[in-house]
Amino acid sequence: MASWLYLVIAIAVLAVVLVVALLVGRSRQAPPAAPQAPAPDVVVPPPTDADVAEPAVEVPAEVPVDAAPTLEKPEGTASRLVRLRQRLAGSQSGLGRGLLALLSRDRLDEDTWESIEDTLITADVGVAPTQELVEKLRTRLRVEGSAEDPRTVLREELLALVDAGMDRRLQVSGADGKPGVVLVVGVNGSGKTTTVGKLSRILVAEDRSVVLGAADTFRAAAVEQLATWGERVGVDVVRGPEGTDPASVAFEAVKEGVDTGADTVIVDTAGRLQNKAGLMDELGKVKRVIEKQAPVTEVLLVLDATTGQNGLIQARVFGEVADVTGIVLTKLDGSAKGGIVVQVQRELGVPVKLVGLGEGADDLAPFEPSAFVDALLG
Ligand SMILES: Nc1nc2c(ncn2[C@@H]2O[C@H](COP(=O)(O)OP(=O)(O)OP(=O)(O)O)[C@@H](O)[C@H]2O)c(=O)[nH]1
Repeated sequence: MASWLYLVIAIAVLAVVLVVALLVGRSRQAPPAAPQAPAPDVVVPPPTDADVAEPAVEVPAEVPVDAAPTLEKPEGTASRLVRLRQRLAGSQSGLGRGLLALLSRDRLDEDTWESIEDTLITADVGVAPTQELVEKLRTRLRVEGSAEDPRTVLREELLALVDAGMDRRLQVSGADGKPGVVLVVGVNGSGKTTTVGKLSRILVAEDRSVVLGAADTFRAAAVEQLATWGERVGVDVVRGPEGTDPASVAFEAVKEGVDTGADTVIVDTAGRLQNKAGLMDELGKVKRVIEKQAPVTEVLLVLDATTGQNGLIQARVFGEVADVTGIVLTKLDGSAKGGIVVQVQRELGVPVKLVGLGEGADDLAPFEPSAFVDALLG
């Protein structure tokens, strides 16, 4: 009897275990799978009716036909000259007025002549040119009650000092169907890149086609700066990655100028004045490489007029390593020391061809000796 009882209990336990096991197994199974779409290649929500009517990726209803940026129109030469002559007079007239006040004294004694010398030297005219000028003024105005008008005499002598006879035309045209090539050199910070940009605007205003070469590859910002100048007036800027060999950028720029039949290629260079030999190597290489494509027609040295004697030392070094054919004096608006024009021309034996008179895009003007002297005299 007991054994029957044990058997019945055992069967009952087994049945309970089986039922429990069945229930647990079911609950562990995944819930019934929802019908799945095949995995999409790109994760985008499946289209709905609304999506069909209005696409998920927004497409502009109308693509503008002319998406090109609006180009600036650089200021023409005539209005630029009028505006900048006034600015020159504003910054430089102190020198002439000071000299005229001294020369108009009743008696031109030694003290007065000394003051005249001091005034000229303070304005960076340089010692030798100052002595020459004073000598000439003394001769012409020595006679008491001289019939000559001090203003007329001073104007003539200043004009002679600035050397009105020098050829100041920019050589921006090439020969045999090739572009003119302008190489722009000078120490960093002198206003080189700005001058390249401003010069391109002068040429664009004269309807010339221009290519710029951003060969100042040591300073990424200089390349960017030039690219912006180019974009503003629709001028192509040839550039390479930071640290590229400047000569290769210069080569490519001139090549593009030749291939596209441009009128002028302007090449910005790096102005590292680490030592004379290094600079000579760098600029020499740039020039040699360019001349495989087309001759360099102009080498412009950019000098900051506010740097005085320091600027002159730089000018001397660049004059020795590059065949400078013209000088650009920048920042004349920020200096009353316009006499530097005289000194730097003497130092290098080449004319000042352009002057920078402000930070505005069109604040660069051809240097005109008579306008300059008139500005000095106020
Ligand atoms: N007031 C005034 N500022 C100028 C003139 N020319 C250039 N500058 C300013 O001088 C600063 C230096 O000019 P950059 O053109 O960058 O000088 P840079 O020689 O190319 O120097 P890197 O690009 O470092 O080689 C800028 O702030 C210019 O706006 C000028 O004629 N007058």
